[in-house]
Order: sequence, then C-alpha cells, then structure tokens
Amino acid sequence: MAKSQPDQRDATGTAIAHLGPPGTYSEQAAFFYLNWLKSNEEIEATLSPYPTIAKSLQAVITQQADIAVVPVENSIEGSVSMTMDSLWQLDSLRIKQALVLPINHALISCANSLDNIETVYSHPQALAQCQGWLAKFLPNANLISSNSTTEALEQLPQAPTTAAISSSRAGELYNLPILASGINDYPENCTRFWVVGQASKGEELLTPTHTSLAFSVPANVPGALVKALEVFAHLGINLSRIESRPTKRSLGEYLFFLDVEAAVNSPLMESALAELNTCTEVLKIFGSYSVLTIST
Ligand SMILES: O=C(O)C(=O)C[C@]1(C(=O)O)C=C[C@@H](O)C=C1
Repeated sequence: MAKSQPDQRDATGTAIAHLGPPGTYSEQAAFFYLNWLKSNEEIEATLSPYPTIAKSLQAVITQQADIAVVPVENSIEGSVSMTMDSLWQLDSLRIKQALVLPINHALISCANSLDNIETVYSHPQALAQCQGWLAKFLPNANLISSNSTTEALEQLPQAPTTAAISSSRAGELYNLPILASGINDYPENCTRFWVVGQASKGEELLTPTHTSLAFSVPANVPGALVKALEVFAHLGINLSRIESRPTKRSLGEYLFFLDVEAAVNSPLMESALAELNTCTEVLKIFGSYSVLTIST
C-alpha cells in the first residue's frame, strides 16, 4: 500500500498518530502522552499529524504509526462517533490508555470586531460545545464544519470576515489574534481520548482500572439489553458509560458500548464476560486501561 505519511518509527522511536494539523486538542493530548512516555518509561516518541481521526487509526493498522491518540467523548457533546464506529470495525485495535484533557475554546480571527465576522469554522464537536455562545454573540454567522479545530487557521489572515474556534494555544502557535476566550457553553469542558495500538503489540503500561467493550444482542426482543446489563449489576461491577450506535444493518438495530470499572483480567470481570457471551450476539473487547488526567 502507498504511504501518504513518512514512516518515522525506525529513526525516532514510537510514532504517535493524531488528528492534525498542528495545534489540535488531539495533538495536545498526544504531546502529553509523549512526555509521559519519556518521563515514566524512558520511551522516545514523535508526533505524526493526520487529516482525520479515521486516518490516524488507519495509520496504526498499516503500521505507519505505533499508536494513535483519538478523541472518544466530550463532557458537553458526548461521543465521537467516528472513534467508536472505527473500533467496532477494526478488530486489530486495542485501547492502551485513556487521557482526560480540559477543553477551553477561543474565537480566533483577524477581524477587528465580532460585528465583522460572517463565517466561523471548526470541528463539529467544538461548534456544538460553543453553540450557546455563537447564538448569543454571532447569531447571523455561517457555521462551517472542518476536519479539526485548526484546519482553517492558515486561511484566516487572507479572509478577515472569517473566524475559527480553536484553543488559545493554537492561536499563539499560528500567531493569530484571539478575539474571545473561554467561549464553551459550560466551563467544566473535558474531552476523553484513547491511546490505541495494535492488539498484538505491547501491554498497557499502567495497571488497568477500566475495560471498554461493545456488543449486539441476538434479537430485538423485550429484555435483551436488560439481560446483558444485569450481568454487571449482579456481580456488583459499576458501569461508567453506556452508549448505543446503529448497527448500520437496519433502522432501529443497535450496538451497545459500555465502559466498565474493572480490569479485564480481574476474577469478577472474567465471570461477567463468560456470562455476557451467552446473552450477546457479537461481543468485542476494546481493551483494558487506566485513566490519566492532564492538567493545563
Ligand atoms: O479538532 C480538534 O482539535 C480535535 O482534537 C478534535 C476534538 C474532538 O473530536 O472532540 C477534540 C477535542 C474537542 O472536543 C474538540 C475537537
């Protein structure tokens, strides 16, 4: 397969794929992990930006990168469906670590004032996290989705009626004016990222505390989901997230994604998984990992 990105692993250690271009929140999370690897494991790593989340994950499959750092869930807007769908589809990937990053959005623009802004670009997650602020301060602006919060930044100097929602850090990186900061609708805004690698390579570096999995149920009948969830209730295992996604086979048919507060190899979880196997159609374990919180 032709490589669209250079293979950096041999020359420079672990290659970490992330959503680019530089300055994204994904890069910030990946950079934290790079430093964590260096300080805690004496592992040298480099960052490789990719244009989409799917391409960052694909880079791990094609071995252009060793791991990818991808967003999975935001405290205001919920799940990043691209990440969840990809994990279900790409069987060879495993979650090795979770990272939680506080998110503080800024409005970046070369316009003299908010009154001159006609168009705002950003990643759909960021536009959604600031929808109240946008409705109040830029009610007539066109909101345009881009692949990341930083994709539009290089174009801003040539288009003074446009703005982008990104981090203040990205504004500084691209040397662009910050017109407003702290514009997310809720101040306690956080995004959870997963560090994802090949299933066959390397173990998690810290003792796992969580397990993520997903399943489909054998038939759309009363109690099918309850039966699966009762397995955890009966064993006293706490769930920290449940989410449904369409199976994409037919309308009204779902996959259920669970984050479970137990390590995959704990005796309780081993019992849970054995029971869960008997009441699900397809059951996939995405990995068992610990959670690191990033302070900014
Ligand atoms: O566009 C970016 O900067 C990203 O890293 C993506 C992303 C996301 O997909 O949720 C990451 C964190 C924020 O929630 C907004 C956007």
